[in-house]
Amino acid sequence: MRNKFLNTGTPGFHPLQKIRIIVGGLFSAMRYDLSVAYKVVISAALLAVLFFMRQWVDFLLIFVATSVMLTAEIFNSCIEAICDFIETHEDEKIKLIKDMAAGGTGLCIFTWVLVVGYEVAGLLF
Ligand SMILES: Nc1ncnc2c1ncn2[C@@H]1O[C@H](COP(=O)(O)OP(=O)(O)OP(=O)(O)O)[C@@H](O)[C@H]1O
Repeated sequence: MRNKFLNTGTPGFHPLQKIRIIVGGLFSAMRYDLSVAYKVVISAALLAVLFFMRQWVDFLLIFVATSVMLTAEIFNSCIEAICDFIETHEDEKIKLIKDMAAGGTGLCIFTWVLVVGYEVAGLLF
């Protein structure tokens, strides 16, 4: 596949290859970070229950909250990996970058916890 920034690889439109890369990236993120994997498992179980109960708005709410949380977790892991690749020693700028990325991710996780908590409480009580 073509890398437009490095101007390497073979040009052309490869949708199946893109999908394979996306799915592979999602699985890598779950393998790399177990805290991502268990959140995905909780969301998947909740999505299955809501799907069978035909609770479409709640289903979409969980889907959106999980997508946002997962995206933030993946970008956070990517930022951490790039930082560790660039600088292996202690560095104030790396600390600031990683802390900001963690702050954004924390906000998304907090939102996911709120939404999941609300939905689980709604199912139980
Ligand atoms: N090279 C560095 N220089 C200075 N501080 C760093 C450096 N690497 C990490 N830190 C500090 O340690 C914290 C944790 O960074 P680390 O990369 O270990 O993430 P982590 O704890 O593994 O996060 P996660 O659980 O999301 O994977 C950062 O938020 C930052 O404050």
